[in-house]
Amino acid sequence: MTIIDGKAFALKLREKIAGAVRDIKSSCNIQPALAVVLVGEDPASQVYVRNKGIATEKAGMRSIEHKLAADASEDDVVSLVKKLNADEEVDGILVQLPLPDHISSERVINEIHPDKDVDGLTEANAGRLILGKTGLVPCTPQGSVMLAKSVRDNLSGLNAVVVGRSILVGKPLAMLLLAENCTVTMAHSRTKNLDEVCREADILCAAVGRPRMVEGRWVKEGATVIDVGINRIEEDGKTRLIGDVDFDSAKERAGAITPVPGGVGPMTIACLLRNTVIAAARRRGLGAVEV
Ligand SMILES: NC(=O)C1=CN([C@@H]2O[C@H](COP(=O)(O)OP(=O)(O)OC[C@H]3O[C@@H](n4cnc5c(N)ncnc54)[C@H](OP(=O)(O)O)[C@@H]3O)[C@@H](O)[C@H]2O)C=CC1
Ligand SMILES: Nc1nc(=O)c2c([nH]1)NC[C@@H]1CN(c3ccc(C(=O)N[C@@H](CCC(=O)O)C(=O)O)cc3)C=[N+]21
Repeated sequence: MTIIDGKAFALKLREKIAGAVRDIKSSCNIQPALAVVLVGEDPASQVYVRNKGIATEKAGMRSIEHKLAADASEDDVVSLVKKLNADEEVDGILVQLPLPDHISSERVINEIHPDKDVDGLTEANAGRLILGKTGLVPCTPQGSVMLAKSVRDNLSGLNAVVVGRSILVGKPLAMLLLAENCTVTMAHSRTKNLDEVCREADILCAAVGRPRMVEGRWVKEGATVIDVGINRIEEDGKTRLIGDVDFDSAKERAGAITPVPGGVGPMTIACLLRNTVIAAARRRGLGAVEV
């Protein structure tokens, strides 16, 4: 049984990205820039945004943070996005989710120029993903597939089950696995006999938001388990971060499994940096970057 080291994989990817950034700087004198927009003071979001900023700078890119008050209006956020769209220096725009309830995240996200949409969440990029056209691919699904491929050199013909069908994770992940020629099943809250469905999976992905929901007996012997869930729980008087998979029982049957923390999470940030360099190179006409 292999515990997939997402943290180590992400660090290697970040080194490659830093190399691509150095190449762009030395050949074109351009420093790719990522703008992150945070609305309100949600403590978890603040930590994520700070970590993204640090990772961006470590990769040699410029990090631009825009913090708006929790009572900022939808129009305030939209005008900021429009300003960032028009700013020649900005290559990537990320609006941290969730937004406060009075703001429509759908409207705000769709104001982002698709060529700067490093989260891959605009209608344009979602459409390109489905059509198999070049676009920007959502980070968490991209990182999940990279980790699955790190332990199985060919996903072709394998049964993949994705539990969860959100726009951010489940749906794009299913599309990426389909593009790898997996036979994909999308499961969700109305799926009947979820345990039986999961037991058919060679690649089992959980993106639900329910701590330890996927039990060991749901896992096919030898399966690759990708746990996307990030759940903060109180246990034994401590705050812990755990996944959607019951790691201890699942690892007894899995062939390979991602831990939480240290699995998919670090890959999300690495893929965000990857999308930023790719967006910079495309938008500025620098040719393809290999990362
Ligand atoms: N590692 C990372 O970088 C990231 C991790 N996450 C984590 O991934 C998890 C999922 O996030 P996200 O996709 O945004 O969550 P959402 O809440 O948007 O979606 C959850 C999905 O799970 C399904 N679901 C809920 N309950 C059940 C159930 N009992 N049985 C089967 N399916 C169920 C829902 O089904 P239905 O559609 O029918 O309601 C829905 O499709 C969370 O833990 C989140 O924190 C998220 C983003 C990045
Ligand atoms: N527009 C937008 N895009 C996102 O991609 C996005 C978002 N909004 N809102 C919130 C979710 C969540 N998310 C995570 C990123 C990194 C870790 C991560 O690095 N996790 C570490 C642990 C970090 C810790 O200790 O808290 C790990 O799993 O090892 C987790 C979760 C991105 N999201």
